[in-house]
Amino acid sequence: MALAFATAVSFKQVQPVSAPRANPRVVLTARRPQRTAAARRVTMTITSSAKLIDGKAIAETIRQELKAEVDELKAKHGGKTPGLAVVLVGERKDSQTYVRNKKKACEEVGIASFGTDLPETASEDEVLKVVAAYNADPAVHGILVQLPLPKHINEQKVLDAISIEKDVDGFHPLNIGALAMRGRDPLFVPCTPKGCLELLKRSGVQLAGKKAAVVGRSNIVGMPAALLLQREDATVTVIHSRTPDAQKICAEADIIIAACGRAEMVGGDWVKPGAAVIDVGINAVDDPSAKRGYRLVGDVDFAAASERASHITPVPGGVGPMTIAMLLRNCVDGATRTFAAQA
Ligand SMILES: Nc1nc2c(c(=O)[nH]1)N[C@@H](CN(C=O)c1ccc(C(=O)N[C@@H](CCC(=O)O)C(=O)O)cc1)CN2
Repeated sequence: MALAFATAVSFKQVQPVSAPRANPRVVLTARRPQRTAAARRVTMTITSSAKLIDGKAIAETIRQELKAEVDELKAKHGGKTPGLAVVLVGERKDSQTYVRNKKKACEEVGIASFGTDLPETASEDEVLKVVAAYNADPAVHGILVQLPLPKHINEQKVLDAISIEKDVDGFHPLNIGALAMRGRDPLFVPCTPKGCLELLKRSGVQLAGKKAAVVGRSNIVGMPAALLLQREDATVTVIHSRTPDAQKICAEADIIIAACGRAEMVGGDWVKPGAAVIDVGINAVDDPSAKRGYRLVGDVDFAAASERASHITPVPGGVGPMTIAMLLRNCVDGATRTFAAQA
């Protein structure tokens, strides 16, 4: 239960899913103000039963699995190597970091990486030409255009131009369309929602027959996450900015995927006791005490939600690292299909 007032510093134990249960991680929660004399007399320790889903550790395990798979693939196909091409347009620092991390991760698992960096002023035609060249390049099995693109470029037009056989982001309308259909399988599933489902499955969370709430309906996360949960036989409600009673709907869900892009919008009282909570948000909030002057928080109030959840992802170190691990997974899957067709 969430406590209105807790005196002194409280500790809660959050057990990492990927680490032995005997060694719980102790997390120090923030000191809350004492508002009344009565509150001061109440000394309680908040003990959480939530297991921490350690996305960083799970992503690391997946990279090791992929490295072994890539080695095997190369041995089987005469040294042929999976290849990923990443297109970056503009100078956004966060995008540059993500692209750098994607190339580093490729290197770690043995995927060849290719890249084209274009200036902020690049035209839509220039970007389309780069995509066309990678579509035609047999050494490339996956193409990713880092988003967001500068405003003058039609993002959907660029994503539509990627060959569906190389669409490792899974954003092409044909891949999304197949994801939405019963009896059809997309060639690729978008990486972040795929990572959310992988975290739930690897943490032993049951999906079939459960109620799920997805907060947010973006093309990149919310919408495909809802489709994926539905494919696993969960009953899914998508909550968006015009949804009445969002909190009530969420509080009835066994699984919550929060991807609304609003810092800590999903409060503790949005979480049904025992629910699994996956937090996709990455929001920077000012924090003069932090080295960078800010800290990252998710779309979920982690401290409050972890008092009620059965499983919860942290930010950072939850879904984020899985986005890149699933990109590598998709790239290896694409290359495997191509090599098999060529054999
Ligand atoms: N073409 C695409 N563009 C974008 C995607 C995508 O999947 N495809 N997703 C995001 C950005 N993204 C990958 O591209 C990404 C975001 C965050 C992380 C991550 O590991 N985050 C860390 C925190 C990082 C920090 O300290 O700032 C974490 O959550 O632990 C990886 C990849 C938008 N664009």
